[in-house]
Amino acid sequence: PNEWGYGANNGPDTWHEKFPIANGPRQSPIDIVPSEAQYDPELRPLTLRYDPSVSLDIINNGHSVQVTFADDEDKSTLTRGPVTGTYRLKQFHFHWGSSDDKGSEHTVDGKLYPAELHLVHWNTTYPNFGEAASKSDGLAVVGVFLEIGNENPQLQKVLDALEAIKAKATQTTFANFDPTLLLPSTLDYWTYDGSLTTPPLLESVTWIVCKKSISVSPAQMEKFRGLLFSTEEEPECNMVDNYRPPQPLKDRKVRTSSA
Ligand SMILES: COc1ccc2c(ccc[n+]2C(=O)c2ccc(S(N)(=O)=O)cc2)c1
Ligand SMILES: [Zn+2]
Repeated sequence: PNEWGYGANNGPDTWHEKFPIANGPRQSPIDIVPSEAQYDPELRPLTLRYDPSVSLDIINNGHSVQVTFADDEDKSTLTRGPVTGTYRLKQFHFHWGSSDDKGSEHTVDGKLYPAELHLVHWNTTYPNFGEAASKSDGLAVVGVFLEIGNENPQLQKVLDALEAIKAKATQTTFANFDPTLLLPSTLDYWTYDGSLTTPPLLESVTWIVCKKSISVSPAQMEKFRGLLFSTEEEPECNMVDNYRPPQPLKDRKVRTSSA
């Protein structure tokens, strides 16, 4: 069937056909305009506590490269920040471009970054991820921009695993990985109510986009681009430009944690 993707015939402009929420009131990503973000003194510091012992495996799911975590205990959590309660880390993944001038989903004053990291958490008020994904306060995703600079040694651990998962629907074990080391030095953030940026585009995400970026070298960007959208049986199709462009802000405000 016509599985969604990022190509000319199945890309973001076609998603509304099967997922009409694509034109909904709180879609993601958005263009963040820092001068219009409202400082909210009630926003608390973002508290991310990750335990490397719950990292499980790394997967090429045909849309991105994803590292999944065991989420049956409160071992890797997001608390405070704009959320109430405890959210558990389920997975992280990336979006990137075919060249260094594009690739991020969120933009800042229209600026695109070469890649964007998403750390996906679900609200433990609900029994599991799938249930939480359909609730307005069910998910919290931390977005981190990658900017061209020095080689990033923690990121290199992820990139070294990519040779084993070049094709869609391949995976390999990925133990003892600490995503804390992928985070920027300070966790000042913008936050707004949004959605998943891929189908099913559910409007259940509290977005927390870090103001500071992390570095990635040009050679490291090339490693992401060596992945394939295609399975081992199909003609090779490089996994690049797997990002949705910014969506209308509509009736939303972006708040900031720091003045
Ligand atoms: C309830 O059915 C679902 C729910 C979620 C699904 C999904 C299929 C793909 C990705 N997801 C995701 O979990 C997902 C999709 C997008 C993102 S994103 N890019 O961080 O907004 C995070 C997570 C199906
Ligand atoms: Zn994402």
